[in-house]
Amino acid sequence: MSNQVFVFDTTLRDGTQGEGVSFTAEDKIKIARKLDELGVHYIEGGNPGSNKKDIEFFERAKNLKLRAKVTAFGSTRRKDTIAEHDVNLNRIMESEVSTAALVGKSWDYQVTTALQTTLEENLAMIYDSFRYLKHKGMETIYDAEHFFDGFKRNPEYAIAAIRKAEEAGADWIVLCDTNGGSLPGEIAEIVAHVRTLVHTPLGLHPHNDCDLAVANTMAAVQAGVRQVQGTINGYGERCGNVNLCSLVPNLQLKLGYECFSDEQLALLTGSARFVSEIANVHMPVNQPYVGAAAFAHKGGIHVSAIMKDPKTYEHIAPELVGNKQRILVSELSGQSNIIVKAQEMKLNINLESSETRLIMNKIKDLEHQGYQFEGADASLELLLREGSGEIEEMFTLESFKVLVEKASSNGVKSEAIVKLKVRGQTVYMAAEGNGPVNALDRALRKALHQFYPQIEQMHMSDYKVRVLDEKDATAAKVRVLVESSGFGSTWSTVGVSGNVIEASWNALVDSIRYALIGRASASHLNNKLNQDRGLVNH
Ligand SMILES: CC(=O)SCCNC(=O)CCNC(=O)[C@H](O)C(C)(C)COP(=O)(O)OP(=O)(O)OC[C@H]1O[C@@H](n2cnc3c(N)ncnc32)[C@H](O)[C@@H]1OP(=O)(O)O
Ligand SMILES: CC(=O)C(=O)O
Repeated sequence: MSNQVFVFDTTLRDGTQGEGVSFTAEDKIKIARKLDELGVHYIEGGNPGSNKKDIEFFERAKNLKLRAKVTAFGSTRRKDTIAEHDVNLNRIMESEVSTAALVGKSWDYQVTTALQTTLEENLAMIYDSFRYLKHKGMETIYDAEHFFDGFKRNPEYAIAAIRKAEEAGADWIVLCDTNGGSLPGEIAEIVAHVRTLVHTPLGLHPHNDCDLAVANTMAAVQAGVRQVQGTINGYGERCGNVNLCSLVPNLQLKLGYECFSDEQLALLTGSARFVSEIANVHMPVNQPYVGAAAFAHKGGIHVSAIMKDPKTYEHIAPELVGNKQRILVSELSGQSNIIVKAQEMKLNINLESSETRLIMNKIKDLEHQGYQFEGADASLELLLREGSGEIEEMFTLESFKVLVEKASSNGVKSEAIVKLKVRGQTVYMAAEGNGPVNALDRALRKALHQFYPQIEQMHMSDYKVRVLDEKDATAAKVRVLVESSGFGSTWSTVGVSGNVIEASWNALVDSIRYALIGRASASHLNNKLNQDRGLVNH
């Protein structure tokens, strides 16, 4: 039996059945192009019998010239009708795709309960629908809905249903674990049994309700299925479909099956992030293979070992799936984390140097106070540069004052006054803002502008506050994370204090120092780091 496994992507159909996932026709076109580059064999674009958006997608897909087979989804004909008059089947043909995937019932209980028809009529619905589309010259795929549940209750009927599709000429029979409740052992056993009963090539369409969709699909492939139906990032109805971003590397790199070329597999991480951006669904950082933390090392013992050989803590080379190794610096760091980070920043720090230990201890102290440097690369870089003696003071704070006034007839007014020492001069500046932090930010920039006019090229692009010890309510410490943009880059800084204005000030000052000191060399690097973390758009 060949090692080739055909990848059927249903991100644009079953993926959109996931809560919070919706694509415009234009989104679908962009994703289809990306999936085609990635090397999937089938792109199920939607259901032309369902809505106008999907009809538009198939209309536009005619001009895309994709290598992948664009596939339209639908169901077997409605009960007590004839296939030739079935609106949904005719819409599939009008979409002029090469391939149709038709879902049909294979569990007797679903026939009598959901369809409310007889077992014989359902078999006729399957036969008529496939015969009709085959006569029109289409490649056809039978998605045998609820196959495993049906087989467990009434194996004769489940087999009769797939045999009807085979008899009518279906090119693939795809066994569906529609409710996602099956286990790998059952899947393997049932697939092996079905292989002895039908000649048509088999596929699997699993759902992830037991978090077993990847394991189930691997078991099915080992038992002989050669088409896997899944989605990018596992989007899909309820708990989702099988995640192709985990499944394909497992099949290819762990079991030796062929899905994509090596070059295509290296596009996997970029494709997963692209689809997540378009779906506007945050990707978990710990998503296997393609997540930002899939190859991120935090523990000092791990980092020390991977500096000697990455295989000590990486199950594959991240580049195989287009991901990359990252080193995180935190209170769990040893000197190795600092050294690797410093190397990334092209700083001259080495293991023997007392500076390294000083920097490490300072980071541990600050994290103990509530700082967190994983999400604030610019603050971390400033610490390292300071620790290696690279940074000269650009300005110092003498004092700041913030006034917030609420008059009964007006809205809230905020004003900030800062007093700085810059190049030996004392500068006072006041500014208003739509909130106290905004007023402080404006006063600080106005004060610095005459010395550093380039400051006008940057702005605060995001601001987040996290209360660190909720038990203490308004007396708790807060951590402020500021994201700034400018000079073609985006960078993040952190400040901590028992006072939210002071925490914001600390983060703002770091943001400005970072831009003024390091923007030429470091901002580009930081932008890359942030991109890897998915903090900025790709
Ligand atoms: C396992 C899966 O994921 S299957 C795909 C699920 N995806 C979707 O449902 C998304 C797209 N669906 C839709 O846009 C709509 O449901 C449509 C256009 C398909 C149908 O809309 P409506 O005609 O209003 O029917 P409605 O959605 O209320 O009910 C589904 C009908 O399809 C019938 N049906 C369900 N499965 C099948 C099947 N395999 N073959 C034939 N008919 C079926 C049901 O019996 C029901 O018919 P009824 O109205 O006579 O009771
Ligand atoms: C076909 C399909 O989407 C299912 O059975 O889950």
